[in-house]
Amino acid sequence: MNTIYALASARGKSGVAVIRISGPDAFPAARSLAGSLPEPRRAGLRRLVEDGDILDEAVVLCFAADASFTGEETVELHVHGATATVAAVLAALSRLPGLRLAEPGEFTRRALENGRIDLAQVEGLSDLIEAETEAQRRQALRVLSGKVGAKAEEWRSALIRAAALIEATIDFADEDVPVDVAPEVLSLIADVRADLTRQLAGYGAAEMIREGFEVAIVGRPNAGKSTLLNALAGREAAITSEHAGTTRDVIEVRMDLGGFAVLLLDTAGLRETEDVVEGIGIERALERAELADLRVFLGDGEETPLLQPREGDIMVQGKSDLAGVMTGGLSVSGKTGEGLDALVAEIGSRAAERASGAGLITRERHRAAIGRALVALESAELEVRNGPDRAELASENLRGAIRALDSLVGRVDVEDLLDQIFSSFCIGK
Ligand SMILES: Nc1nc2c(ncn2[C@@H]2O[C@H](COP(=O)(O)OP(=O)(O)OP(=O)(O)O)[C@@H](O)[C@H]2O)c(=O)[nH]1
Ligand SMILES: [K+]
Ligand SMILES: [Mg+2]
Repeated sequence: MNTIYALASARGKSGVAVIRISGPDAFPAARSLAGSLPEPRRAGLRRLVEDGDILDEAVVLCFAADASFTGEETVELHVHGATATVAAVLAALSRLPGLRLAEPGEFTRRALENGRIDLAQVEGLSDLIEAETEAQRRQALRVLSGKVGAKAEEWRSALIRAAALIEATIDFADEDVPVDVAPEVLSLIADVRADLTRQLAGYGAAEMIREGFEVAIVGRPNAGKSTLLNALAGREAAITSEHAGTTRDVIEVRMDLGGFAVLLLDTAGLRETEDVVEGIGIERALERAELADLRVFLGDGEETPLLQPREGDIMVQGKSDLAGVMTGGLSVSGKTGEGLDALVAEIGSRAAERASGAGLITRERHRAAIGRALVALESAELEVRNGPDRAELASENLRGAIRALDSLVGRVDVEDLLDQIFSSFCIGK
């Protein structure tokens, strides 16, 4: 096993940069630069020297194999965050025997292989590193904390008990089985099924937190949609003009609104039109507005044609700075910024409402595994009801469900998944 090293903190200038070394030669390698090593988990100030040449003065931190992230002996060198310092220390490490630069995600991969974390936690960690909003951070932390693994373990032991009960009836098929196991088996399966179904129901919300909440601004031409988008984005993302029918393409702006990742869409003004190009723009607007998680109807005193608001959509009156504009409910002015905070709060609370159902299942991979488990459990239930003759099939289906759930945390069939998951990691993680 090679010893790997990499810059663990972000590239570029910084106050302190952390270089991580992990593997069987981590301690000897660090000792050869630092002279001596502090006790594990104790920070020690050391001069890093290569061939009499001082590289830096660094804080050295060692972790024993049983108490490190990777499950291997690990050393962190906290060096000055100059690009030249980092480059010099990395170069010195590259010249030491048995050491090589880590591949993307390799520290985490070793943590997984050494059983320090499970596959769902790897994904949680990847999401945490990518998290840009408060909701994404919380969700990633929930997954990283190992809750998926704990749940999977719960399901696993219930299904193993069910399978064991059934297998007992197979073993004693020729004898009189003293008790009918079916009621207990069915109740175990029903509980797991209910739990899995609940998790599936929360998938949409969890995915929304991860991928972002799509919000379409819609309304009649010249309602001020593009001006509003620009005001929310804080930049001139869309062209605005007094000419009705300015916006044709759907303009997308990604932003953090109220702690949620939001993809805000500016769309063509809705009206009946003879203009072919404007008509295409309106079709696109309607299509995206239908698919969006939420629509903000920007009003100008008249009803918006061609599109009906759905329950939960936001109705807001525009150009509230103009005299004579009715400002009874929610109203906003993209021009002066009046009412923007209230609108943002409203969008945030709609997003929070939908996010509240989020469960532990955050990825398509999880959804698919739970889907497979549910199908297998349904068949198992059917076979159990069909009587003791079908015990073999019932047991096979139960084992299928267990395998599907095991793949959530990476107990089986993981090799092909690993490369895909780790390819999104950066070096040093
Ligand atoms: N007074 C005032 N004028 C506004 C406001 N918002 C937009 N306008 C003006 O209204 C006109 C239309 O604004 P846009 O933002 O282009 O409107 P739009 O809804 O995107 O229009 P289309 O893309 O053509 O559908 C422009 O002349 C803007 O300056 C506002 O809040 N107050
Ligand atoms: K316009
Ligand atoms: Mg526009």
